[in-house]
Formats: sequence, structure tokens, C-alpha cells
Amino acid sequence: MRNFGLSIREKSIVCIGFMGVGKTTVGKLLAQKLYRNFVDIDAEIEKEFAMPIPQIFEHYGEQVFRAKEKELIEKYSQQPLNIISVGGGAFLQKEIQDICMNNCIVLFLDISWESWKDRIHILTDNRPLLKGRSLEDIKSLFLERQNSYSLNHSKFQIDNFKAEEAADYLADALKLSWEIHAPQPK
Ligand SMILES: Nc1ncnc2c1ncn2[C@@H]1O[C@H](COP(=O)(O)OP(=O)(O)OP(=O)(O)O)[C@@H](O)[C@H]1O
Ligand SMILES: O=C(O)C1=C[C@@H](O)[C@@H](O)[C@H](O)C1
Ligand SMILES: [Mg+2]
Repeated sequence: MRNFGLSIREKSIVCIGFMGVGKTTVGKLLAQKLYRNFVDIDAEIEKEFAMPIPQIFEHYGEQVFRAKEKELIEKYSQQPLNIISVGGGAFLQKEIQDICMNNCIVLFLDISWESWKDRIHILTDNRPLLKGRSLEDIKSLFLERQNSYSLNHSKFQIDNFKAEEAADYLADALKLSWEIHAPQPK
């Protein structure tokens, strides 16, 4: 379904990108700066199942997790004025890509492998798809996933930015683009 009713300033913004790139951290800050509601899809899934993601994968399996991920993204992406951070695997589902591209502004937070791999030690515990895998395996996953993120409205290379700096930059860039797209007075 395409949400024709919302102007560009009202559309929700969806942050996509690889696990640990900073979608949750930057998304939350961006929501504060733009006075918008923040929705973290991973956190919403955890609330629904009342358990952390590794346990959801263990008890119900990845397919059940992916179905709930789709259901929740469908719900929040059609509402106005949300900043939505999705999980790193959400854009593997074509239906999710379509829903987000048609209803929202899709913002790809990109990072190089060189920068990302320095963060790995803080990421493995809560992310079942990283746990127990070799660095080589994780690099393959990182590279494989890039294709799914190529569908976006805007890309931000985050390597050299602290989260706060990235959110400041993105808030300014979004406000500028809204001004450019604002209807001109007659
Ligand atoms: N710009 C940044 N520079 C350095 N560290 C960062 C930056 N952004 C986030 N981090 C750190 O990286 C870790 C992962 O960030 P975050 O949870 O926001 O990633 P994510 O993209 O939401 O991951 P996931 O796809 O698993 O939900 C956190 O510990 C966070 O503090
Ligand atoms: O990249 C992925 O497939 C995932 C990323 C996380 O955000 C969680 O959604 C989950 O751990 C799966
Ligand atoms: Mg996250």
C-alpha cells in the first residue's frame, strides 16, 4: 500500500543498515532533535514476545521473528512523524522494502567494514546472527547484506561521525530538504 496522503515533512523516516551501524542510537537522537516519536522495531518485537531477541530466535526460530518484524514495520511505517529504526536484516524482505520505500523516507546508515569491525566486541552478545561466527564469516554476511540496503532514498556514511554528530547533521539535512520541498506561497 502506498501512503499518498502524507507530505514529505510528515512521512516517517526509516533507518536501515547493518547490525550495529547505529540505527537505534542515531535514530533515537534524531527523533529528539526533530520532536518525533521514536520506534525501535527490535525493541517492539522484544516487548511483544516478552523476551530478548536471542531467546526469540532460540524458542520460536528466525521465521517467526521475521514475520513479526514485517507486521510491526507495516504498522509503524504507515503512521506519520515516526523515526523508525529497523533491525539489520529487515530489508532482506522485499515486502518490507516496498512498504518502507512507498510510505517513508528510507535513510541508509552506511559504514565501511574497516570501521565496523572495531565495534564487533560490543555487538556479539545480543545478536544471534553474529554469535559464534568467525570474523571471516561475519565479513561475508556484511558484504552480502549490502545489496539489500542499496534501495534507499538517502545514504549517510557514518564512519567518522560520533552518534550525536551524525544526528545533528541528519536533522539539519532533513530540515533543509523539507524547506526546499515546501509548497511556495502564491
Ligand atoms: N557513530 C557511532 N560511533 C561509535 N559507536 C557507535 C555509533 N553509533 C552507535 N555506536 C555504538 O554501536 C553499538 C551499536 O549501536 P546500535 O545498537 O545503535 O546499532 P543498530 O544499528 O541499531 O544495530 P541492530 O541492527 O543490531 O539493531 C552501540 O554500543 C552504540 O553505542
Ligand atoms: O541483521 C539481522 O538479521 C538482525 C539484526 C538485529 O537488529 C536484530 O533484528 C536481529 O538480531 C537480526
Ligand atoms: Mg538497533
